[in-house]
Amino acid sequence: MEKLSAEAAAGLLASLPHWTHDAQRGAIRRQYRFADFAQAFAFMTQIALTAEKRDHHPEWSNVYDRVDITLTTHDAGGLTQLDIDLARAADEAFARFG
Ligand SMILES: C[C@H](O)[C@H](O)[C@H]1CNC2=NC(N)=NC(=O)C2=N1
Repeated sequence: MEKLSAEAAAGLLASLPHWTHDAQRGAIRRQYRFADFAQAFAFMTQIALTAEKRDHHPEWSNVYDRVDITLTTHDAGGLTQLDIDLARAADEAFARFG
């Protein structure tokens, strides 16, 4: 998978307003907050399954009701469409937690 150009990344990230772009590293980040640990961990379980299916995995951490996710494509050394697609899937999963 090809690294996204700076222009392509900026265009795609406009549709992911909650994500911040670390252009230096070629990564995007978002923090999600949940009602409690059970909800946060349920979300992580869903993302883990979709990540495994896609063979594209997040860098992430969890503290109680928070989940911090960084997405980058290690094989490409930067941001690719795989990261954008996983970010979108994570946002859609999060929306279902209300
Ligand atoms: C061999 C395997 O397909 C690769 O190592 C996959 C696994 N998951 C991955 N996840 C991420 N985020 N970046 C990768 O480059 C990557 N590569």
